[in-house]
Amino acid sequence: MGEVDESFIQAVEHRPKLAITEAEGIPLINLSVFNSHDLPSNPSSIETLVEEIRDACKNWGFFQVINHGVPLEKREKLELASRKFFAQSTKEKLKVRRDEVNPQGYYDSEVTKNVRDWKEVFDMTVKNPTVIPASHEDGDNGLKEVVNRWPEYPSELREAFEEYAEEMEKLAHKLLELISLSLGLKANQLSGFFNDHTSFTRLNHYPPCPIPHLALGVTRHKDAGAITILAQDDVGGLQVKRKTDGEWIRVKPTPQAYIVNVGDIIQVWSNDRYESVEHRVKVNSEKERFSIPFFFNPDHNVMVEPLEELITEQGPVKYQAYNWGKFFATKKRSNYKKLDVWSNDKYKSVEHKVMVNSEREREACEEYAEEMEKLAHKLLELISLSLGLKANRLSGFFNDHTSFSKLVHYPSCPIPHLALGISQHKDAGALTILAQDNVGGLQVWSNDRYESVEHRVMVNSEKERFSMPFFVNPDHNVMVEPLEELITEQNPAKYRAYNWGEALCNQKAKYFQDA
Ligand SMILES: O=C(O)CCC(=O)C(=O)O
Ligand SMILES: [Fe+2]
Repeated sequence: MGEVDESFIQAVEHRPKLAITEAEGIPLINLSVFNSHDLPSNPSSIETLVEEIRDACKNWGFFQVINHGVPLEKREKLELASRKFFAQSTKEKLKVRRDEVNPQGYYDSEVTKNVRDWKEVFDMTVKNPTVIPASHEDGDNGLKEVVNRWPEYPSELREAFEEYAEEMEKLAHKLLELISLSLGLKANQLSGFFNDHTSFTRLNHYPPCPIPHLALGVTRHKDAGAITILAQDDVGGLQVKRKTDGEWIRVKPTPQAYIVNVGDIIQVWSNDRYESVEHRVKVNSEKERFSIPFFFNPDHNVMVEPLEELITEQGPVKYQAYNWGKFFATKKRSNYKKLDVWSNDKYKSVEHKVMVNSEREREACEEYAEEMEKLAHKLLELISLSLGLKANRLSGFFNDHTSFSKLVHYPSCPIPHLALGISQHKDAGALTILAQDNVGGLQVWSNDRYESVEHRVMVNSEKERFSMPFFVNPDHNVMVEPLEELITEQNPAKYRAYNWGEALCNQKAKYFQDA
């Protein structure tokens, strides 16, 4: 993870600011009342607590809890085991790596929103085994059991995790009761969804990062489950998007506290009374950071939908029901495959070459190409003149030209904000005539007077698009180099000569490899 790979670089608008707003922060809630045994005798203090939970869920979607009842030793035992595990060599860690069949275990290449996270993780389900759908496909009702992988070292990891998970389960149920009450429901109204729950715990390790201004430990995201309970160390880095103004707010580490946030499932159950809030993790160049989120997720067969009691005339149903297990299986799978989905498939499906076979179509192509050739020669003459050269100075390069036309189809794309029809690039040839012409390899001949400019194609979620670029390319044996007339003392040759035919072959070869 030491070297900086381009896949880690965040888009400009998502890069973390170095100075971040230090606001009053997310609410800190004391759970001591709820943990005392004489609960029924103290109804008013419970009411105050429920009120605090309601305000925190509404206004922030995040809060911290203290006096939560989780013994510190149990947390420290797991934190220590986590440090020991991650301190091993990559080779050791990869022995317990996750794979497509079993998503539990180690991995260091998670991708959130198409950018790699600067972290490595180790996942363990609370129920061992955990039952989930065998496949993400709708018709398939098969189930499978997911089991945890345990590393050889540290040998105490398993026990530390199991003890910790038991505590997390208790705390999660308490929080679920408080959230139910805060929504005006019975305390145990939601508990039934968690009999065979699919919760898991993750050990996160964020190594020091040489480019903390360009990358993130975890890209902005929302948690998909019901509730997340996070233990963070004293380094800090978690940032929460403030609902009032969209500003990223740092969650200051509070010793021994847990950070709690409501996930997408609570948002749906509550029919938008509570929202799952975006958060992300900033990394830093000096210190490594460790955190342990516990993701409290319902049974695989739960249909997630707004709760009847929370549907009113003013607030009608906002979500369609979905099966949690299927959703979970899809998410796990797409997480595992994300790099493929966004890169290979994107190019494969987006740039179709259309085969032209019927006679009429062939004729249409030839007639069009003839017109393009005429136009290309006119444009070359104009460009020559504009460079102060004779009109026909470049024509000789195009006697046996290698120009070609392409029919491109961009199907409508469900993720136009993530994918591109064509990634940014420059055209290698001399000229490209699309709807408008643009200057390609002329940059070399003109010795940089004209520059070949980067461009890209956006796609759109509703409409497909077709285009027909005509690439004006010289003969295969032309040596491309700055024209003598354009080399001066102030402006010496900027490029070495290269053989166009070879360049074209390399480009094509690269193209076919990519596809
Ligand atoms: O490490 C953290 O502070 C948060 C991690 C997180 O948000 C996640 O894993 O979903
Ligand atoms: Fe998260």
